[in-house]
Amino acid sequence: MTTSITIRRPDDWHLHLRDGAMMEGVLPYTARQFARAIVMPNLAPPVVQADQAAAYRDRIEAALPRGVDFTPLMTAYLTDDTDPDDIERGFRDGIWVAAKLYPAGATTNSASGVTDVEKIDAVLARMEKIGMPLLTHGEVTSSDIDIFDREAVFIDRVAVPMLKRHPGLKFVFEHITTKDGADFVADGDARMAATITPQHLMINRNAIFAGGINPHAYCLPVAKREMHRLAVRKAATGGSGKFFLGTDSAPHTKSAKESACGCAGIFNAPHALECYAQVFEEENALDRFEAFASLDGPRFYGMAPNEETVTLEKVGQDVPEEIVSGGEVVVPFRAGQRIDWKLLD
Ligand SMILES: NC(=O)N[C@@H](CC(=O)O)C(=O)O
Ligand SMILES: [Zn+2]
Ligand SMILES: [Zn+2]
Repeated sequence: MTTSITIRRPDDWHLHLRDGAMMEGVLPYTARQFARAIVMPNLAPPVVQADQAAAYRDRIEAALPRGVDFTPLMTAYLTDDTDPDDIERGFRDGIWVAAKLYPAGATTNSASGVTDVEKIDAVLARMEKIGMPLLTHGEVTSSDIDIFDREAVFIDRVAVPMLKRHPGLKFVFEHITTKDGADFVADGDARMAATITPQHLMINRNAIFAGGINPHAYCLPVAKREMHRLAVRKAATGGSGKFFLGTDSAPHTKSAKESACGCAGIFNAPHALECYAQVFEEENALDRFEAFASLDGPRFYGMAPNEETVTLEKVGQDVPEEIVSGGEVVVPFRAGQRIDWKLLD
């Protein structure tokens, strides 16, 4: 039995750090595990200009605990009015590494997102030309489409035609939750990849309703049926190289979650790497853990993997019921439950 595993230090390719006191509170959890993270731009107001992204990056760097080595990788929030020249300039200046497509209304702080991808065709053409990846929240939003089908319908209605129009566009299908998403990326060409969260590997949609309504199991895309969870686990642990770690850690205060209209988002940062390790062990795939966590993401983004290493030991630990973060109470993923692995300091 494996009791300890050492891998190159991982990166988180999909993360919400928020801003202000919340950011200062949650950042140390990520920075202790990951060397780099793709920081999502869905602040209120969103990060649409390069100077906003640079200022946000500076606030993150200023909030880092002393001596912690962590690099935030910034992203641009696309809107119907995004100017291709602004996107290219921010990319060439090294301020942002990718741009994020939120279909308008699809998720938290997506109200200024894109209403129709054809409206950003010129931006996508430019990104294709300069080799800048498009990161996508892949769900349609129309009210006649069942919430559990929104990812699958996005593939047919949006992703397929868009990728046909832009055959060289690097594309990350963020936080996939379905067999449809996994198959689409696995069967696609090499410019396609996907991130996978701990929660979509560990819970199915029953978790949202187990014994009552569980707001802390609610995120978007919403967890799906068991057969989808199993397909996503296969994708993550199968060694294809196209699926890599992206936690989608998305903190909301306990009161914003436990409300008549609770926010979407799961705060998994405190034990993300340990949760992934548990899944890989359960799938007898610990030999592929390092590729998923530390190698395949950098390769897709054209970056070198990290040189340092981290070690996890198989000693159980209990996840706290809540975490006080920047003066706010936040409930972590797996709160009150036991997890199998522990990341050593
Ligand atoms: N995943 C979520 O449920 N929420 C994210 C947004 C997102 O990634 O869609 C958030 O910012 O809260
Ligand atoms: Zn999303
Ligand atoms: Zn997200």
